[in-house]
Amino acid sequence: MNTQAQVSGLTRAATPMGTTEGYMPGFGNDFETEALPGALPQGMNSPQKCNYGLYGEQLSGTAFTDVRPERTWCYRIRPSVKHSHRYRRVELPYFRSAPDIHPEVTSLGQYRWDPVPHTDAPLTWLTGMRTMTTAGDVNTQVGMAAHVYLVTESMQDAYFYSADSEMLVVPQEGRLRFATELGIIDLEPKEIAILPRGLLYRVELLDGPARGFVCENYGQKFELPGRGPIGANCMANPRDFKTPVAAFEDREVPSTVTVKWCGQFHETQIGQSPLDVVAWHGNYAPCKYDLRNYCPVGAILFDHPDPSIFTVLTAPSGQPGTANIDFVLFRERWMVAEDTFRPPWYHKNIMSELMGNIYGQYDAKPQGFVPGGISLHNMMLPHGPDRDAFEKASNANLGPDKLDNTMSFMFETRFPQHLTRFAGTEAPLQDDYIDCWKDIEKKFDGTPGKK
Ligand SMILES: O=C(O)Cc1cc(O)ccc1O
Ligand SMILES: [Fe+2]
Repeated sequence: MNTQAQVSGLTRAATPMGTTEGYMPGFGNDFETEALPGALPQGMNSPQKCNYGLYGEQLSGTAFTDVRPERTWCYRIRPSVKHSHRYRRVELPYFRSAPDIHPEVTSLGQYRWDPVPHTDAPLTWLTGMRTMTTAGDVNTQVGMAAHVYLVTESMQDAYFYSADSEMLVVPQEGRLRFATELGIIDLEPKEIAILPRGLLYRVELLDGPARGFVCENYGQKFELPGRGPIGANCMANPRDFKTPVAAFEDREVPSTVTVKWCGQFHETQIGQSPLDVVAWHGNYAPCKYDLRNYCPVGAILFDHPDPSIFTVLTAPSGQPGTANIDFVLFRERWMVAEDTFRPPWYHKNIMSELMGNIYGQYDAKPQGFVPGGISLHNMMLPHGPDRDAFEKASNANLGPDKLDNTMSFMFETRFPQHLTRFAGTEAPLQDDYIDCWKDIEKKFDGTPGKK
């Protein structure tokens, strides 16, 4: 039997038998967890008095009237409304929200960046957030932002939550700990985390410097995609998502809470750690997922399917079949299709595709799209394999071939993505990116036959 443990100063609940230490399996399950025995009321949510003198507090992630409500009941040492200062506006100039459109920056184009470099500057999760693109409008809760984070130090007695968004975190380098109100998530490359809107946390650096990508989802939450004809198995399986068990600390120290709200940042002071939720139950909670568990399904005879077969998570928009965001994973897999041009085809897409490389080489761009790097192929702008990838793939002797040591992803949104000023003028933009297509040859000479 796993027992209660101390992690980063927090007392963590014992983990249910047979599950990964510190986490409970399942996607969107109704979980219950307590770090002290009997802290969770049974059979009701609001007893006249809670055990241990805890306060009950509900965190609602959906409207009260939603047909499938997502909410969590927290039993905490103090209600989170207790704070001693009015909210005060603070500036985080690199952490942007949509709409963020600048006349001196042109978003129309095919773009690629080298990894945003680490510097000597001490950076936390908040000060190290570098927004690359924004789409939609944070005020109407549609669209998204894509960020790169650079973290060199832990948040000290400092906490954050985003009222604007759910955050999908995709590490590329280093290890982070998200000490959240609902428990602790440790995260490293090849894993992702989902931090729901309104959930408060501090981010600690476990192994640094850390760099990664964030998709900030202003809209409806990420869910597992409808599987259609693929059926019940493969892709991302619900049991592989891990939600932390309850963990709390009872620490009375002056602390800062920063809130992202309608694209603005506001701070308030409190006299204690807000990570004081001793027990909770509900279906609105953070989770993590190991991308190595993603089971890709693909072409097993001929042709190249749409990349939607690699969807890990999808955040719906109001229009069925058209996502606010799809999170798509291009990982190790066998390529077996016969008489087929196997890499992505040349194409234009109504959706806007921001890609990041976690490690290895991406088949359509063996050079130039490096780990930590980003590319953007915006709404209806043509793109596809570079010249060398085309030549190689169209002349290869085809047999079963393993695409090994490769992991890239795509944040794909129905909205155009606008470059921030940072992305357009400060980040390491590759000015010569479009040259990767310039030597594509004309092969047509009017005579039939494969060329
Ligand atoms: O552009 C890209 O590299 C992403 C992508 C991959 C693929 O296999 C099919 C379509 C697509 O947009
Ligand atoms: Fe594409």
